Amino acid sequence: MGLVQWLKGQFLCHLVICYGFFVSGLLINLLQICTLPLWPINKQLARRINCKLGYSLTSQSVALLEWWSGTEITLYTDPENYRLYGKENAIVVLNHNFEIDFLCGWTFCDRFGVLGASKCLAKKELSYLPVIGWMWYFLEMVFIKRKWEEDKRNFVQSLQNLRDYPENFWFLLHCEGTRFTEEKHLVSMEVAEKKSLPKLKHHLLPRTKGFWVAVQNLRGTVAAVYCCTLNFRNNETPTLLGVLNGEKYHPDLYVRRIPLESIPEDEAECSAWLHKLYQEKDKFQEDYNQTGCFPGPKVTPPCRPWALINWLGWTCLLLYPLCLLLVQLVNSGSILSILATVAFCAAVSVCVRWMIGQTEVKSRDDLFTTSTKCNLQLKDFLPAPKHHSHD
Ligand SMILES: CC/C=C\C/C=C\C/C=C\C/C=C\C/C=C\C/C=C\CCC(=O)SCCNC(=O)CCNC(=O)[C@H](O)C(C)(C)COP(=O)(O)OP(=O)(O)OC[C@H]1O[C@@H](n2cnc3c(N)ncnc32)[C@H](O)[C@@H]1OP(=O)(O)O
Ligand SMILES: CCCCCCCCCCCCCCCC(=O)OC[C@@H](O)COP(=O)(O)O
Repeated sequence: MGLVQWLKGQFLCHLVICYGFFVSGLLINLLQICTLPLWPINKQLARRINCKLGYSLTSQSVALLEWWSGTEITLYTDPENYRLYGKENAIVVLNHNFEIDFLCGWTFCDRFGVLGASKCLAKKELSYLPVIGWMWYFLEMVFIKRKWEEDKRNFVQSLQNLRDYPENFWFLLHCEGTRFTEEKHLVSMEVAEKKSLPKLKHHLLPRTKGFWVAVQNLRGTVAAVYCCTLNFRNNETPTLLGVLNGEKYHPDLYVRRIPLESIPEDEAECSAWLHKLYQEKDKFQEDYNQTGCFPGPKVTPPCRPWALINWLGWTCLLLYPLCLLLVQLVNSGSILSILATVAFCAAVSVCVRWMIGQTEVKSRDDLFTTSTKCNLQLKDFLPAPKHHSHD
């Protein structure tokens, strides 16, 4: 292992990265709050400023993937469509199997200049994440509780708000609604059987309501659906902690552009259309597993320097006062101040570690507390873990 690779694995480096991300994030949140008085006066300007601020935070994680871990992304797509990416609004439909799928998504967004304005349909819990979740409020991210009756009003309103968004955006939708695990797959295929739908091997059965509502409400605003299938070479199982440790991954993304006009308006037809799309996606995953590549020509969209420049800028800006403080602390010899600084660093580290934990695939145990609308109980299939034995 080289010296640089060794350094990337060191806790001190992680602490510096986490400190930079967290403190710059809080400052960015503060600046976002300062834009509040601008919203009623000039909403479009407020939105544009928030896109830039959002970019300044989100791109730090992109820089981490591209420059720190050295991960190389590859795109498989039709060259005719390639030139449209980043120049139009799109709904992105992506499989949800990997802990860093969102990070790869952001990296593609950055390559096509839509990172600041990128949006997604996210579970409500993510809005409480410090820094990132708070930033998303100002970026008009759409949050849902995953209970349709409670969600529908806010969901439709949030989508309608995007109709006059001043920047090109990609709206990410994980139609599977949760990350793929073997256990969830089992439950999901039981639902497929009940609905007489073909079984999927690599995906959960898509939830169709959110997709239909998004398509209907964004007609005239969004030009196309990008059907995206992500996989990693050599059966890599990437994690955010791996990225932080400087591990290099090889994501491959297959993108098909589907004009929005070609998607049925009727809910039942649209549902059937989405199920068919997932059957096709499943076939692409299967072929990828056999051949190691997706169909079509491949291209590496050029890497832009802004994420790195922004990251280095924040790091220098925030490391300078930190170093000054440390020197003053050591000189002062005050045990209390030294302990307070150590406690602050530990708190930052724990907080970011907790945030990283939110990206991790749920363990088998957690599933026992996840409600599904399926009559089938996972407990019926698997021996219950010991601490659930009273259930
Ligand atoms: C060129 C490069 C291009 C692209 C680059 C790629 C990407 C970049 C793009 C953007 C990046 C931007 C940001 C990313 C950053 C971070 C965020 C990342 C991730 C967030 C992840 C999440 O939070 S995912 C969770 C939230 N999302 C969803 O849940 C969406 C899917 N769900 C739905 O759409 C649902 O329909 C709903 C939530 C809207 C409503 O759900 P509800 O359950 O209330 O109602 P439904 O009608 O859907 O459900 C009832 C029907 O479901 C059937 N059922 C029951 N059990 C199951 C089961 N286990 N599986 C499937 N179906 C089931 C049930 O039978 C009912 O069926 P009926 O037929 O009777 O209606
Ligand atoms: C430069 C330092 C970088 C440090 C980075 C910290 C980044 C934290 C980013 C948090 C982004 C969160 C996106 C997580 C996606 C996610 O959480 O998906 C899970 C859901 O689908 C399914 O949830 P569930 O059904 O409840 O299991």
